[in-house]
Amino acid sequence: MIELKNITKTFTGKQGNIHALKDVSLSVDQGEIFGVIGYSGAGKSTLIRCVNLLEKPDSGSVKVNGVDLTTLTSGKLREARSHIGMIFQGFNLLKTATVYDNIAIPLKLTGLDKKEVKSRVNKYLEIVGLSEKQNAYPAELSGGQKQRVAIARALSHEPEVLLSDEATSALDPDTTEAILDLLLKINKELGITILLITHEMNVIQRICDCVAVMENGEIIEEGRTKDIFTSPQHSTTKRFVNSLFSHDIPDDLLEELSESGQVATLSFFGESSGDPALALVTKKYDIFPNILSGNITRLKDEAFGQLLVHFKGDTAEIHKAIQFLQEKQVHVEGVTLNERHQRIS
Ligand SMILES: Nc1ncnc2c1ncn2[C@@H]1O[C@H](COP(=O)(O)OP(=O)(O)OP(=O)(O)O)[C@@H](O)[C@H]1O
Repeated sequence: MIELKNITKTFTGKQGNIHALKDVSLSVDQGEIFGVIGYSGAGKSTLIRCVNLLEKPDSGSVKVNGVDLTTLTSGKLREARSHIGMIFQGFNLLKTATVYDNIAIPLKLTGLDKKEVKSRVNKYLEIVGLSEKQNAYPAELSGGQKQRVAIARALSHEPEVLLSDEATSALDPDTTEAILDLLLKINKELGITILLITHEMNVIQRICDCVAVMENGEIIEEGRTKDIFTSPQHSTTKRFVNSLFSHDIPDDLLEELSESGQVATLSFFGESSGDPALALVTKKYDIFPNILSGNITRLKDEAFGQLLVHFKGDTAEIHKAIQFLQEKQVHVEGVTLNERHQRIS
């Protein structure tokens, strides 16, 4: 649905050239929610703004639904953009217009008749749960309500793609949850493909099917969210994952436990796959697993659990037990002093 190929973008400032995007390629399938995460200055905003050509890349192609936007005349580009909605951290509402008019005015500008405008405003205000606020002004709304208006405005153009530029970054945690639920509903019920940028890993965890991690204008890692969470490779990706699930164990304790066995992080999906596998291990092998810490959460709509376990026993037995767990679809990462998250294979 969205295909960026070899995108580069350089800004020239007082300090010299800033290479905001260096040969970035990205592919988002129809119906997916795809998240791009990175720290400040990584190039996320520049990237998402390239998708609807708010920012024109220096080179590379930007295909949305098979059409390369970089080759279009301004008239055709305007038409193509109408299929791409966008929401922003700062909502971008007209302060002097009511909620109704914030949605209606851009619709009227596209040439829709009054009746159709009214029907769309009502439809999308209902979808975002804000019908009763249609006569309010933005100043009378909470941040979450303002973002709902912005979402209704974007949806009213009936786009195939919704771009979200840090849409929840200015919101408190509860409001963030509610807006993320709304994005999930829009994706599921209206079939809209969503590309979002964020610096918050919980946004990726809650709603994204796929994730790309950006640093210094490049994508340093990407994949299915569950694979990135279970086996992050790059140190920056590990920092993002650890910002949600940290099983920190002091170095001296890790050293002490490593003398009598192996410390490992076990990751598993599904409500109960981890526990029975671990129970079976104690029956089958001559080892003693001791759970040091654990948590369970959801990755989108799937349960995701992690346990930090000390396997006490003979090295060969531990190795066999770990192989057994891996056969049971439990992902195992060894935790050692040298490389605290080295994969055991
Ligand atoms: N219009 C511009 N002129 C000059 N430099 C720019 C411009 N826009 C972005 N940059 C620079 O490009 C780099 C990437 O910026 P970008 O805003 O894309 O990053 P980001 O990951 O979205 O960061 P943040 O989360 O802080 O918004 C930064 O070094 C930024 O200063």
